Amino acid sequence: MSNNLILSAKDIGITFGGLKAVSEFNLEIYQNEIVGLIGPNGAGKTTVFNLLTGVYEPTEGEIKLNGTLLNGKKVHQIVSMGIARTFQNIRLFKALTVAENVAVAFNKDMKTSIPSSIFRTKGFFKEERKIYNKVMDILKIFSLDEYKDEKADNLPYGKQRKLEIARAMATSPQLLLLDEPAAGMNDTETAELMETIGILKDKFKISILLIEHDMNLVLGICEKLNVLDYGRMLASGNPQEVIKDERVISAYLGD
Ligand SMILES: Nc1ncnc2c1ncn2[C@@H]1O[C@H](COP(=O)(O)OP(=O)(O)OP(=O)(O)O)[C@@H](O)[C@H]1O
Repeated sequence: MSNNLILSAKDIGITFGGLKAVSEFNLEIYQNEIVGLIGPNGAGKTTVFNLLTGVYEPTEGEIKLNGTLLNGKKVHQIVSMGIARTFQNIRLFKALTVAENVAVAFNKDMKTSIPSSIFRTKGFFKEERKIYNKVMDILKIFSLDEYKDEKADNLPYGKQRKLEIARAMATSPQLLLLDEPAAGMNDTETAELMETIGILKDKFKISILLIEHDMNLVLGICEKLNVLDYGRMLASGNPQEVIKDERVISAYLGD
């Protein structure tokens, strides 16, 4: 594992109308590591993702990506700087095809403002052909290439989740945030997802922070585990040790 520090969050916090949703939260993520973020419902996990991606600006503390301060940056700026995410609820463009959903992420590189048009015309321009090839390369990694012309909405649930990750990867992130990627998946889909996450780590050397309730997945792929409770970090470190921590056990039992 490399020792490159990618992300650091130092004593960050945010208050919503008197409620401290996250406070004194610290996190360091190094290159090419998979880190888990768990905690009871309402602990503040999604709020942490929203803080890291610029949806919310922290009221306290500092977030840095490769040493550059993220506080106050807009969501799209943070995406360009190298953080991509998926959401708890699937947010695909349901009426667009699988290929078009990934092409949207390349929008900034395209001369045409309507990405969907490029896959419906016979004559590709050079630029569009380049993007088409990039889209297909990503779809192949996720074994979604054979579904390229399917409407996203027609894909089985597990493949829709995979497509969301593929779309996030199209922005070439250094850090990928996955919000409950295995939610609603059956065992086969979860096993496939674990394999996909392993491929992302090995092939792209990116770092991944994931929120997940499926402990088999968490313990199967995470090298470090952080536990949030009432917006505060309750425990962090080696996953096997963290889940035996008395405070972690009682936080879950008390849920
Ligand atoms: N925009 C907001 N305005 C007000 N309160 C909010 C807002 N976003 C989150 N909260 C509150 O902050 C707390 C943390 O919520 P959050 O969604 O981050 O928890 P979570 O750990 O992701 O929960 P879950 O596992 O249920 O998704 C909750 O009490 C929630 O109601």
